[in-house]
Amino acid sequence: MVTKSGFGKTSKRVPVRLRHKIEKSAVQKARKQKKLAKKNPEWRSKIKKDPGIPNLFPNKDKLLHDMEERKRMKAEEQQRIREEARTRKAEGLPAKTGAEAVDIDEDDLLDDDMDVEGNDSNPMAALLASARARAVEYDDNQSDDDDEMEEDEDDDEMDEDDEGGAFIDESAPPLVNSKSFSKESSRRQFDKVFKQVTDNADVVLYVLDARDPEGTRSKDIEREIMMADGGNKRLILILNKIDLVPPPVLKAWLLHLRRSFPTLPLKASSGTTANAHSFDHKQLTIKGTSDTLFRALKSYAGAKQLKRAISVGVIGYPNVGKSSVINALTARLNKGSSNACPTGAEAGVTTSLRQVKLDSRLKLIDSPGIVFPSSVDKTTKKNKKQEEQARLILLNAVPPKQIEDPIPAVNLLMKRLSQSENLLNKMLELYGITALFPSNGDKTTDFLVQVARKRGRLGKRGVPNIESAAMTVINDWRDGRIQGWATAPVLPVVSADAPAAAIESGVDTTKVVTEWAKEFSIEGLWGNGQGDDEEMAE
Ligand SMILES: Nc1nc2c(ncn2[C@@H]2O[C@H](COP(=O)(O)OP(=O)(O)OP(=O)(O)O)[C@@H](O)[C@H]2O)c(=O)[nH]1
Repeated sequence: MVTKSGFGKTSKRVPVRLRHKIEKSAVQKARKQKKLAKKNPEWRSKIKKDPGIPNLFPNKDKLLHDMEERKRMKAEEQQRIREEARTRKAEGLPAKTGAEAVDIDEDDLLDDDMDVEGNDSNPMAALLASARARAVEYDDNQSDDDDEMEEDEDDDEMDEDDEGGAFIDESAPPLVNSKSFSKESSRRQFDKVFKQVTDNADVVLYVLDARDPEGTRSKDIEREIMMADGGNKRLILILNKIDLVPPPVLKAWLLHLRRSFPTLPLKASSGTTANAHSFDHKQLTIKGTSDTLFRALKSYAGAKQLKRAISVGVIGYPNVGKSSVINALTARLNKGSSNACPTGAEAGVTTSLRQVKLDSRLKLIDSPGIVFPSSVDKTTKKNKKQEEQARLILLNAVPPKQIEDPIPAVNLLMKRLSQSENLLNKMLELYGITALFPSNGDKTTDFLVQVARKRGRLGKRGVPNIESAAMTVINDWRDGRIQGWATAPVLPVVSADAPAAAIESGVDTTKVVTEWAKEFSIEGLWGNGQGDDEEMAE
């Protein structure tokens, strides 16, 4: 290319002098802009420094203390999560999934796929939503489900090659499509789930919470199982969460329950909460107790000599540990692999019936927690309903999101713990409360006000939020940080062969005692608990 003047090519080269001049002015401009920016008040306001709480501010100490408390709680929670992960790793278990899944969006929960697969770990928020959406569909599908179950039975013809190693029967369709228990339909849905489990199970494991076995037990249910299928079903009571009660309490409950049905103590899970108090029952470990249960079921399956696998249905209130029972049984076989059933600290994790094949002879059916509806009656008066709700909350059968008023539950807890000065003091100790100063004799309010202050549950202008404090107490109770248990009633033994509790429940346990004992051939299922003595501490 030729330049205008016609001499030579165009060049980007500039004289060095000019280049230096440009560089210098660019530096100067940048410096000037920086200086101006520093002076700009808008820019300064963005990095406002926290002046902290002024010295003359009233309650400064208290506010600082509350902030510290909040920090401490956050650190505790993080520590808890770390410990949980560490224990699970040490035990060779996979990372926990159930408890983490509680905050899924409601929209996600309505996702059809999740229900159809039946392997979600939904929070209870889903229960109401999905109940509403599918109440009608549920009825329609009922008959289909029954057919599917029958087909399933055919598939379960014993396969001799199939030895060892539990697996989830993914191919099996969920036995119920909707698994929710809204208030209106609780009776109907209860009937359906209960019927499906009992219809299909040869043996029913009735899981009870060791902290309140009678509270999680229904004699009507026991009677129905005994009456079903011409009395051919077998019922075993599983006293779970034994690590949350002291050995003497456990022993008394075993003695009491074994008057009616074979009963096994079980520690299905180590519980995952930091600071939860647990009692040492020596050999009654997760492995020890689940081995005993497994042996009992195997003996029964062996004695029956059926051409198909024995079905073992697991029923019980929400959160008593039904899924954990199944996981403890399957963990024996599937070392290190993931849990067969999702579990979680909140009620309502299991939302559909779920089959897990233990081996060629044993098949387990997990079911959603069912609140036996005998006491939930439409005609019940308001305060009775409130009492019932408080009772269910203390049984951990109500998911936190569905708790409308936690204060009556704390009131009931205090009433129960007051029966033992020691337990009440332990609870006060947990919150660093030295004494209660009830005005008008209302201990609960004073307790909650103090908990709110100690745990920083404060509303506007530092007003204690006692609802929030009550939820803290409920969660601590659920997770075993607050100790408490019901004690077994002392019943007179009528005779060794026909114990009193059996007569009261209307079940002929003389037959149960003599015949079933042979089938399950486990000494510890029966008798006066002497077998357990060696295993328990104290
Ligand atoms: N301390 C202790 N906790 C347990 C034991 N068994 C289960 N848990 C805990 O109890 C909680 C509920 O256990 P799940 O197995 O989910 O109970 P579920 O009955 O299947 O609950 P739903 O699905 O709500 O019906 C979980 O946080 C478990 O870790 C036990 O033996 N001891």
